[in-house]
Formats: sequence, structure tokens, C-alpha cells
Amino acid sequence: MSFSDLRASRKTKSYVNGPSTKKEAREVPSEQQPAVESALPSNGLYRDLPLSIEVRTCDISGRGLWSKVNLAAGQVLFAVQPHVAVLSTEKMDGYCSACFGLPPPSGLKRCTQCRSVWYCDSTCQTKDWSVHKHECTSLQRWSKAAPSDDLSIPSDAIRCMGRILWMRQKKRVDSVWTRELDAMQSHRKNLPLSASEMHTHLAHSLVQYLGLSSPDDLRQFGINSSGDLVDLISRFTTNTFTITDAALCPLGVSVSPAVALINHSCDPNAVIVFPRVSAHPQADEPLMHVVVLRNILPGEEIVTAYIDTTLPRSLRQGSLKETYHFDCRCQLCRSPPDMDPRESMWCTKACGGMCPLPTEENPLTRCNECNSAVQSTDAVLDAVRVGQEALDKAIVVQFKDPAKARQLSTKLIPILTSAGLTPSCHPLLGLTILHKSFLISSFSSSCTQEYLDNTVRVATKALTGLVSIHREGHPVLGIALAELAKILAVDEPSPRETNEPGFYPPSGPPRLNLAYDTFIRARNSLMIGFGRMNEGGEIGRHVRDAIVSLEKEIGVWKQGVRNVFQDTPKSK
Ligand SMILES: C[S@@+](CC[C@H](N)C(=O)[O-])C[C@H]1O[C@@H](n2cnc3c(N)ncnc32)[C@H](O)[C@@H]1O
Repeated sequence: MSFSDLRASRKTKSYVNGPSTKKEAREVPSEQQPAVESALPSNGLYRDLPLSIEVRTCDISGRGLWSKVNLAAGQVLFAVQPHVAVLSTEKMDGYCSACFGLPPPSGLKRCTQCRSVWYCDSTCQTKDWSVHKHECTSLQRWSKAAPSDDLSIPSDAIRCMGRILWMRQKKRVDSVWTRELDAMQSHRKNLPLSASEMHTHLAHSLVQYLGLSSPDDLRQFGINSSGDLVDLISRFTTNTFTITDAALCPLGVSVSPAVALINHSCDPNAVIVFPRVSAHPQADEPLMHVVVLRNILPGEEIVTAYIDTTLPRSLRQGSLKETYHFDCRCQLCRSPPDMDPRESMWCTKACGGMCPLPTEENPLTRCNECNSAVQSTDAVLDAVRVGQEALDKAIVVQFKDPAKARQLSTKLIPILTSAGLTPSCHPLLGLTILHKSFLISSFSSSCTQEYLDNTVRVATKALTGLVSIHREGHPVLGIALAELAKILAVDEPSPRETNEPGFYPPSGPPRLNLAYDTFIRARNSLMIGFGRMNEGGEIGRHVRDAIVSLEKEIGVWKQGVRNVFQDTPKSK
């Protein structure tokens, strides 16, 4: 046994038998030590879970996943195919509805019956047929009855629940598949009144989509009462995951009972990603990977973030309460740092320090360096309010009216910046990220040097904000770094002759070197966030190729300089 093995086994043992030293006891964050905790028998369920973790239950968060061993950052804990998954409506004609991949070179093939669903080829279509044959009829019926074209396809939630019911019918109620779904948490007994309207609407639309004359007809799917129907809807809303592409762009929704066992923390130690690696056959996609973000000790709970953790505490708490019906008591929510990067502004005296963002309740805040009070509090509060409204609106219209969304971010970013908000502060960070995506999507081969440089500056500002919030190795950081590196590596239309000190971004060879360094940082981050054994996923592999070609380009440039020096006659 090697020394490291010996040390690892000693650590595991000491924890199993109860922590022997104070240091070891402190290593598991207190937020993750539940009041009551016991391992649950598996009853033949969750066969996808590895032996290194177990299902336990605690009185605060219900069932959860706990590690039995040391887990390392970048380790893929497990990978599973969701029980059900659907593309969101706006992605249906751009991706395959079976494997969720981009169109092959020959293009996607449309289902000739419903004309709403597209596939890579006959293999993907055949794989999906056992469920799509029911869905196809329902989609046609729905489309015929739709009052307008933009309502001709039901929502993602309705299509996903439809698939759950057809699959239940096919698999039967006593199958492991159905029992795993039925074991998912339902909030039927503690649903707030505000949720009842949404539930009623979903129930009504579902019955209509399935072509049933009344909820009683749901018995054929094993839904025997209105309570069962509310359970179905509540389980769906509480346990759904967004499916993303390899660059984290949302594609649709999915349900996986094994992954849904994982509880939430605003400072997660694991993430769920869809790296799309060639090691897995297309038939297995979409494949959800649960990846360890930071080292996890035996006895520590595995937690992911259900929501966007760049949001300030009050918005995170509101969103968790509304969708998941709990009050988050993670470390970050219980004792937020004095200077939360999500709610901070530069010192108004420009001393280089920062102040907590003033709020209506706490208008007086002071710089952490020079202790000066924030002046013009009302102006800051107004800017934040208007910024929040603009961000909400831009998110809603970003796909339908991108020009409007871009107008909003273009207008609001300078206002929030001059109000003194730091790049990580909400809503400036959200607007910057949106603005970056608009600039990148409008890229063309004829874009000017100023457009390119501006995009680099916006991408750098977004990255600066994200770095202050996310832990190293978070997939969001990996993707932001890869995007920035890619823009830096684009050929400059008119590079500047000289690099004035302090001007950003640099031009010519220093820019290429910066692109190279940024690609290296991106690769390191992606290897953690998308899993080492996945080589950082599809984007990690693109980054590796970009590094190789940049090394060649930089090498050619260095050789060129060497040649020039060798050709220059030496002065005597
Ligand atoms: C996806 S499920 C997680 C598994 C769930 N605990 C179970 O028993 O099946 C989400 C639900 O778990 C509970 N939950 C998750 N994280 C929690 C947390 N940090 N604190 C309290 N409850 C939590 C909430 O009831 C939430 O609606």
C-alpha cells in the first residue's frame, strides 16, 4: 500500500468511525450536516448510482446523495440518460428530437405527419418512435385547434408530461422506471395557493393535449385521482432539469429521478452538464453527467445549484421558494459575506475599495478601505431598479426581438457602470453577459476592428464578474474563458502598429499570446467543469485543437522575428 493510499484510507476510516480530530470535523461544512440523517434502502431503484455514494434522508431537505469516499474535482460521479426529455419549442427545428444533436451535414429530417419534430436520420427517428407515435397524433390535434401560429405547439412542460404518461403506460406502473418517477418529491401537501392557478392550467392543457374528454380518462396512465394529477405536475416542476448543449446554451427540459435526488446549495460542490463526448454513442445522448466541482470528503452531501447563483441572496431565495418550496439555509444564504460580489459597488471616493450596494432598507453603506459613505444613494437605487427592469425585459424578448433586447443592454450597461456597480454586481453582470451574446451572434467576416475590440472588452468584463462569483473550474467560467480566447484569436481587420501602455485589448502578437494564455485557462477550467474523463467535453476538445493551432501560429511568428534578426547585419 502506497503512502497516499494509506493516508486516504486513514481519512475515510476516521470519518466512518467519527471524526477523530477537530480539523477533520471542520472540513465538512456545517450546512451539510443535517439534523437527522440515515441511509435509505434502495429497493432496487437507482441502479445508475455508483457505489461511492448513497441515498440518505434528513429532516430538512428530505432525500439526498451523500459521498462515502473522497471525490476529486473534475471526477464524473455518474452519467445517466434522462427518463424523459424534450426540446424547447424554439429549438425544435434546429436540433434532433431524439439525440438533441445539431443537424448532420445532410440536414435534419422532419416527421412527415406532425411536421413539428425533426431527426438526424432514420436511426434517431426509429429510436424515438415508440413515444413519438402517440405524441405525433397529439401534436397534430393541438396544432389544428390552435388559435394562432405561435401557439401551434404546446409548451415544453405539456410535451414533457405527455411523454411521461405515454412512457408510464408502456413501462407499466410496477416497473423500476415508473417507481423511480413516483418516488420523486411532490409538494402537493404544501403547495401555496399562488401555485394552484398554474397547476390547474397545466392539468387542463395536458388533458386537452392527450385528447381526453375528462381527467377520469387519465386512469389508463395510472393517474387515478385529482391528487395523483397534482402529484404528477408537482413532481414535474420540482424535479425538472434544463438540458443544455456542450456550451451551456439551454435546449430543453428533462427528468432524471437519480439526478433529482441531489439537493440544492447556492455554493455547490457538483454540477450537471451535457458534455457530448464522442466516447458515448449518439444513441445514448442526451447524457447527463454529474461532475464534482471541488474535492468532496466522505460523509459530505453532494449538492448542485438549482438556480443562477450570480443572483443576489433575496432573488435566489425568492426563486427557490417559488419553484422548489423551501427556504435555502446554505452557508451563503445564512451568513452572506460582508462584501458579496453580487451586491457591491466601487468606492465613490475612487480609493480602489468597495462598498456593499445600498438598499432601501440599508441606504447607508461604507467603503471597506477608506470608510467613506456612499453618496447619491438614491441615484444608485434608481439605476439598479431600472437595470433590473431592463434585464427582465431583455431576457423575455431576447429570442423574439433580439434588437430590442440589445438596445436595452446597450443603454443600461453605461448607466449601471457610471453608478459605480462592480462587474460582478447584479443586474450589471446579467446585462453584460446578454450583451456579449448579442455582440458575438452579430459577428461577421466584415466586422470592424472597433467592433472586435469592443466585443473583447465586453467578454472580459463578463468574465471578470463571473470569476468573482464562481469557484475555479465551474463550467460557466470554462465556457466564458473559451469564448474570450476565441474572440482574441480572431484575425484583426486592422491591427494597431504599436501597443500603447494600458490600452486593452492589445494588438498583434501580444494579443495572440493573450489568446493562448486564455485558451490554457479555459482548458484547465473545462477539464474540471465538464469532467476530466470527458476531456472537458466537446468545447474542451475544440479548445485543445485551438491551442495546438495557436502554438503553430505563434511559433511561425517567432521564427519570422528570428529570421529578421539573423538577416540584419550585425553592427561592428
Ligand atoms: C430535486 S428534489 C431533491 C430531492 C428531494 N430532497 C427528495 O427527497 O426527493 C428538490 C426538493 O428537495 C428539497 N430540497 C432540495 N434542496 C434543499 C435544501 N437545500 N434545503 C431544503 N430543502 C431542499 C425541496 O423540497 C425541493 O423541492
